[in-house]
Amino acid sequence: MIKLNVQNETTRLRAVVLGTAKSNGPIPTIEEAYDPKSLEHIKAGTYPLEKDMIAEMEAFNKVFEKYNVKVYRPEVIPNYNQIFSRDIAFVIEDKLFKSNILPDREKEIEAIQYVLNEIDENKIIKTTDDIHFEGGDVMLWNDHIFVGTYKGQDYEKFITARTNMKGVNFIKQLFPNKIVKEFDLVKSNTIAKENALHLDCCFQPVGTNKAIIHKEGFRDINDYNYLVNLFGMENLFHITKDEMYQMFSNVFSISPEVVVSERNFTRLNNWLQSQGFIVEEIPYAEISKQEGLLRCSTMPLIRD
Ligand SMILES: NC(=O)NCCC[C@H](N)C(=O)O
Repeated sequence: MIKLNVQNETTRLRAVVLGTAKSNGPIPTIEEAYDPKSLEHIKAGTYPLEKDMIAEMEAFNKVFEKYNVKVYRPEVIPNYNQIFSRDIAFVIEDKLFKSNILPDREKEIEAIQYVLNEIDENKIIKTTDDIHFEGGDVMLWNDHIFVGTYKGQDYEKFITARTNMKGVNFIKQLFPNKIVKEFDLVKSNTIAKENALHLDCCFQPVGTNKAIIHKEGFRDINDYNYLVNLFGMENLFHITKDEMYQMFSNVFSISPEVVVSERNFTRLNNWLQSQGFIVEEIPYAEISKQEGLLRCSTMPLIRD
């Protein structure tokens, strides 16, 4: 049996699901795209090749091997995108939540059924279809649960809005002892630099008291100010629109000291090193063309 335990974003990782790029399927059509960055690359003829993405995920897997992390991979569903395991389910404390994900992605969960079979079924939470959430929007931070959402009346128009207020409230009522803080994020179906697809696309804590943040990713300045007050301005690494687009906030922590990052994120990697972090640099630029990066590709099951 797998004894789930996740309390925050950075405690030493012991077990994780890492997505797969195998049998990713043909290049999607413009109509099939469900994020603006993939759309841009489909139109430009620069959509990433499966072989390059497999190599990038293998480099990520190697880092997990180096740190003795137990890695589960999804079974391969032929011609189906299974890279971003983060969104299909997520663990809060000792419970695994099955996401009510975008319908285009709903088969992905079937491929980790063999992992779910190893978990006490009383610890697996499902809910009704009107309650939306994806793991990229959910972050644990000690006494807090941060949840990305979109509060606009036009929620239904955005294929990029994946977590609704019903989703936030569902989590809230299950964790009365936590501070569940929602963040209203900017959304665009067509312009990737104007789209914070999930909370982890514009914000993420690292270490024990620091975080990476894109101020303009928040629709409400009060939400941004909440994080400034919580972390302290001196502990925040601010990223530009272009850096958000490159997915600088979507690095991944193996421990409070070790961060896996993209090898071209020079400004971020230098800052992390200057703050005392060990930075494991890997290539991940091809996968980033699908508007997801390292955190998006993982679903932690156990952190110490
Ligand atoms: N947590 C994340 O931000 N996941 C990235 C998902 C990217 C994928 N192209 C999607 O639109 O669902």
